This record gives sequence, C-alpha cells and structure tokens, in this order.
Amino acid sequence: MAMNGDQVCGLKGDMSEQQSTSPIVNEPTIEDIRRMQAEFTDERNWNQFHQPRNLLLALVGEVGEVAELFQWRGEAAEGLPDWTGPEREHLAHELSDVLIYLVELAEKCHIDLPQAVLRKMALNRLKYPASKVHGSAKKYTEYND
Ligand SMILES: Nc1ccn([C@H]2C[C@H](O)[C@@H](COP(=O)(O)OP(=O)(O)OP(=O)(O)O)O2)c(=O)n1
Repeated sequence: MAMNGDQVCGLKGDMSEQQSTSPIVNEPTIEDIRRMQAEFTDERNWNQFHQPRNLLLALVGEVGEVAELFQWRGEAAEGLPDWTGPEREHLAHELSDVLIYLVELAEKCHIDLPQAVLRKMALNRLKYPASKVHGSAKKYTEYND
C-alpha cells in the first residue's frame, strides 16, 4: 500500500502538535530554513544541546541514514526510476535532516553558509577550469602543469 511521508515516518495523522510562529514558506531559501530551525530549537529549549560538535554528530548520523537507503541496492540511475513513492519520500526526509543540521551547524559556527558557498564555488572554478578538465573526473592534484 502506498504511504505518505508521515506514514513513512510513523507519525499519526493528527498534526495538532504542529506549531510555529513563522508564516508558511512555500519555496524556502537557506535563510528561511535557518530561521525555521532556529525557531524549532528555541521553542523546545534545545539550544543547550545544539552545540557545534553535537550538530556535527547529528549531521553525520543523518548522512548515514541516507547511505542506508542506498546500500545493497546496486547502482541507482538519475531520478531513481526503480524506487517507490514511499522510498523516495523517505529519502526526501533524510536529505532534509542533513540539510537542516548542516545549516544549523554553519550558524552555530558563525559561518554565513550561502556567502561561503559563493566563495567556494569561485575557488572551484579556478581550480577546475572547464577548458582544462572538460570530461575528466581527475582531482586537481593529478594534473601536472
Ligand atoms: N535534538 C533534536 C532532535 C531532532 N531535531 C530535528 C532535526 C532533524 O530534522 C530531525 C531529526 O529527528 P530524529 O533524531 O528523530 O531523526 P529522524 O527524523 O531521522 O528519525 P529516525 O532516526 O527514526 O529515522 O528533527 C533537532 O533539531 N534536534
């Protein structure tokens, strides 16, 4: 039987516990995600647990949960055509957990993640000029010039 995302998670249909001071966001930016998680954490008095090291461990644990969904299945084609709807929703949940913890980890380390990504992508373009590496997956250290 097809399940929705909440059933995959073992949640009951009653979402009366759901509460947030934020307006509903349909297409959240990284900043929206940072703010919503900060509110989620504040509302539960969980900042005491959300130090950088704990968030890093939580992040790695969630990456492990993503890996668990892929393990023993063989190669997965783009778009995951062999996966069922509930399997895809489960993956969506685990990837979301990874992003949520990553964004909060960056915040608690006082890293502006979107700005850092811009700087890192600029570095990546310098390290891997398209004209030089086109079609090759070699690491930049493997080039001799
Ligand atoms: N101390 C906590 C616990 C949970 N969460 C939030 C962030 C994650 O998005 C999600 C993680 O919840 P769980 O630890 O219950 O992990 P899963 O949702 O992956 O459940 P399960 O491990 O059963 O798959 O909830 C949080 O911010 N701080």
